[in-house]
Amino acid sequence: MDVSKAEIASQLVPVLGDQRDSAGDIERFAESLFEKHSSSVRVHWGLSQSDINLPLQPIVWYRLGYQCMDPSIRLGQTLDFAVGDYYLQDSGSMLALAACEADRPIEVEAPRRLICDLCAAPGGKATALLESIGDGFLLANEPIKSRVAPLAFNLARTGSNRYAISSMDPERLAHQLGGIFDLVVVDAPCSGQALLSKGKQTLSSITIAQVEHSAARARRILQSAFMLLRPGGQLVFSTCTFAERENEAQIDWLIDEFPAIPDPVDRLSPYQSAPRRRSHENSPENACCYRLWPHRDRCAGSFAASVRSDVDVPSVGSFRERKSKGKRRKQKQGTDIELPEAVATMIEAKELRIEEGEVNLWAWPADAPSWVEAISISGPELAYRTGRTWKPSHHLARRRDLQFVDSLEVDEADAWRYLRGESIRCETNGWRVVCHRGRGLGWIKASGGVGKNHLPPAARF
Ligand SMILES: C[S@@+](CC[C@H](N)C(=O)[O-])C[C@H]1O[C@@H](n2cnc3c(N)ncnc32)[C@H](O)[C@@H]1O
Repeated sequence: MDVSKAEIASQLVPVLGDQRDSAGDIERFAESLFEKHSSSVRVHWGLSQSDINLPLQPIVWYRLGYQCMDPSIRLGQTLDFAVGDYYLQDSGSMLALAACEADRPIEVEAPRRLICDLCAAPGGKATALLESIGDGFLLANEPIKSRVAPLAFNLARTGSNRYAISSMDPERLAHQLGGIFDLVVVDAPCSGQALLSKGKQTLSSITIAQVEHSAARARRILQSAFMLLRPGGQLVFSTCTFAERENEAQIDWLIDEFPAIPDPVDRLSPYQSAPRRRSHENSPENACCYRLWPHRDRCAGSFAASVRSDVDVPSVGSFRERKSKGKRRKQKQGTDIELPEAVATMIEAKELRIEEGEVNLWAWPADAPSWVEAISISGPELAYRTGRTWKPSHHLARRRDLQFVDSLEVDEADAWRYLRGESIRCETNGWRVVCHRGRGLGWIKASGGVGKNHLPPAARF
């Protein structure tokens, strides 16, 4: 039986709490929850609208975000997308990125930032944070193991190696790495009311029971997130839901229970949430919460907030350099593994920390944090093993900081052939990175004039 707009609206009123008035016409809001919005993209850090061959219109709250004005274009099926020049991302997700200032130019001599994305898969926010990290380092954590592969794939698309991937419960992570991060991002699992428009959520998301359940889980994550911060560090919290209990109320709780200070983001002031009636009379004004509404902002909607840990209070967590138990993997000098010549030459001039897993070889920059090998389950992959042979990793072909030796630059027609998984012509033998407009697409192994396609199935079109 269809639930009427009026019924949904009446269910939404208690869920919205003090945000009810900002929602305006509640029936219009209820209706907009099911409306589709134009697709949006986020361009690779350092590129702009003119670098992308699409009819784009800027998104006001995020410098690298654009809405595509032609709904007939399949945004995930273009060469610009294939080479990694843009990502598909809902413009609502860019509110949290704006709170992190991930679109700001990297300043020369800016302090190196250590960032943790605590709920990272599939990497929409982590990829943006990584592209803007400069000399810093990102830890992308995703506790659900089956979601790590798409996260790793997307992080590789950035072309950077300044990241590690862990898969830990936030509490355990906070016990190991407490008190060290400059920025922790919690894009929490939530009731997901903004996903109704994409058909990825059901009406159970607007029930009080679902909201309470999600809020309790997010509180546990937030507590650990706060422990991960250094004194003065920033915590950005976001959701894709409208329930006040899952949004503004969580921030009030942090401010009341922890040495957390509201950290207003000036550029987001047009999107500020309505002030809440606070339970504690002396509670500081909570002016650090922001919302996008589907019927106002032409996107699915989202919530983001920013707080800082009090610089004068010692951090709640404390970093302990622990000897990891048992399963530490071998650290390599890189010389005792027979790598394909193309890989060995590419990494020759770089100082790397190479580590060998069961069938993978990862290479972190020499200045990566000391704990990286102990806690990560994946990272910038250099090579992988089938039997006794090491093959070059797809991730390596995507790197933007390496010189591809003897790469094969192809035209548009051959780029498409390659992306479909076909062999292409190559006159020189051996492993070669296939490039289009100077961007690495993946590997071929050539012999006798034919380059055999080694593009992983997930990257094929
Ligand atoms: C909203 S999604 C994150 C989306 C991601 N930040 C992005 O921008 O692509 C929430 C993520 O939190 C993960 N998650 C679930 N339970 C968690 C927990 N207890 N602690 C941390 N993350 C959790 C989910 O598996 C999911 O990948």
